[in-house]
Amino acid sequence: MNIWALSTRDFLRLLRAALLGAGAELAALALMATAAWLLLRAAEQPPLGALTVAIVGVRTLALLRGGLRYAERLAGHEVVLRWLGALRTRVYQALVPGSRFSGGDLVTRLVSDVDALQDAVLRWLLPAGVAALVGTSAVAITLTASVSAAIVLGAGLLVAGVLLPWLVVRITRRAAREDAPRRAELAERAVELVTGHRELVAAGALDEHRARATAVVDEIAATDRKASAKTAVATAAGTLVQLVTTVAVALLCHASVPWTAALTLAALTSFEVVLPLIGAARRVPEIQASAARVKAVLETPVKPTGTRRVQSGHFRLANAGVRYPGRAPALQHIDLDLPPGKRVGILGPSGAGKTTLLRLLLGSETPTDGQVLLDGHPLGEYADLPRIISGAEADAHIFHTTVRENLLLAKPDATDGELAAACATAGFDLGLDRETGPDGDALSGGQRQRLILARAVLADPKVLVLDEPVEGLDPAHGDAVLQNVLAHAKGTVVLVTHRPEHLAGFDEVLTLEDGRALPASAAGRRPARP
Ligand SMILES: Nc1ncnc2c1ncn2[C@@H]1O[C@H](COP(=O)(O)OP(=O)(O)OP(=O)(O)O)[C@@H](O)[C@H]1O
Repeated sequence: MNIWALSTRDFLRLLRAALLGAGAELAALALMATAAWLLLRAAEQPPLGALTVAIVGVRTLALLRGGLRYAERLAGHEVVLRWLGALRTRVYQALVPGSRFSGGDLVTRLVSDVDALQDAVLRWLLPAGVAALVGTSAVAITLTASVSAAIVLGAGLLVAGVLLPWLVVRITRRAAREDAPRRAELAERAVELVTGHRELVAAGALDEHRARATAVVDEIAATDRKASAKTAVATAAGTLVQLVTTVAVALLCHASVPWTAALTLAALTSFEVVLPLIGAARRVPEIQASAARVKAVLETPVKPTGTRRVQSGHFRLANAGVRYPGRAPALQHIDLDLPPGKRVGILGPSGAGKTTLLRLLLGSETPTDGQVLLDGHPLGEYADLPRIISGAEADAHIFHTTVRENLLLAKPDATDGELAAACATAGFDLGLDRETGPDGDALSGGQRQRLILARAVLADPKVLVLDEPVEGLDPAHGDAVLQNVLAHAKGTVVLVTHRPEHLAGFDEVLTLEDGRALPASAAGRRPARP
């Protein structure tokens, strides 16, 4: 996939920006040349009429230079911001469905990497195009006075505009390669220092970790300084090339004094467009890495989402199983019929496969054996699965915002009254405006569990799945909360618990062990609920 793809209209806009930029720089070049010619011609004291065109020319060129530069900035930024907006949308759409990237990586790809591509166009592509146009024009004009001066100017511009930037790219790339493992170590240590702060304090290893992180920062800074010094030498070399070339053009031009002065200053000015490419070359390796990462995101196939809508909501597991590579099956030979309204309890020791079974029903796990069907079709065919089945899952996330916003995820148009009712059902008694903190850290474990339960109650899905929903609460309170939630649930319920007494009145109890359903439970339908 080509991330640089531009519509024909945007390509023409970019071309217009490049032409405007080249026009602005040529106006600057002509301004210097005309001013030089004017000064030297005026020194010969000709009649004023002989200077009038040049005087008007200087003023016109000065105005033109400013005006064209402004127009070029406007045109260039318009096309780049339009292209960037479209690219960010494509990256976002590629990132969201599979959530294949997470946390900082996701933000980096969506924000910094896409922004870096903006520099590729504004600091590289456009200036390089403008420099090529201006440089060629300067050489062509010099050619009218002296072939050797034109050759020297062409060579000087190539050294400053191609060779030196290429050297800077190499220097920066080598420094980035040297720094890569250090930057990875720094990122790792930074995460350890932030997320494992308490453990490090407890183990008395905080100072040692901090010192090592500081040492890594110093090593990175030293490599950066070395690369910066080399880049500075390259930049100075560019200025030297400008100087030497300008002097050479002055000496090699065998035209009249005013014309030689004009060409010399034109040569000097033409370098002003080329020299910034040396500094901009430092960003090239970074831009290339960002482009590769964005390309990888756009090229990774996105899991197709289905189009089918759920009708009755009848789930069925037929000989379903899940195997992770190199491990004993997490789940195998599971048959479960889950018509609307049925209540199924799942029991079993830790690691028996209870959560895996729920994940199969939720569609977040794909069966490696057998089938999971909804109204007779595989789950992947449905577009609205989360609307039908949801609940309090083991890995449910609490977002860093308020209680209200966390609840509204389940039902965006819920009134405060509905939110309060859901909280009451789940025994959650904090205010709706209470901040939850990152990952719900500002809540106690029990409060987090009850908030997740309140969210499940509010969603009120056809099939409610509950994964040990009151495990962290004190037993009496937990039992009361669970009873409330179950009394509120109108549809199908699948409850994972370690306590069989939670399953009184359930239609079926499935006991798992080592990923298999125990025979008694497979047959063991309980009496219907009263
Ligand atoms: N992503 C995974 N990769 C590899 N193995 C996994 C993965 N997820 C689960 N397992 C393994 O599958 C088995 C079943 O895990 P599961 O989480 O379903 O157990 P559980 O019955 O819910 O346990 P608990 O009561 O402790 O929550 C375990 O042996 C677990 O280590």
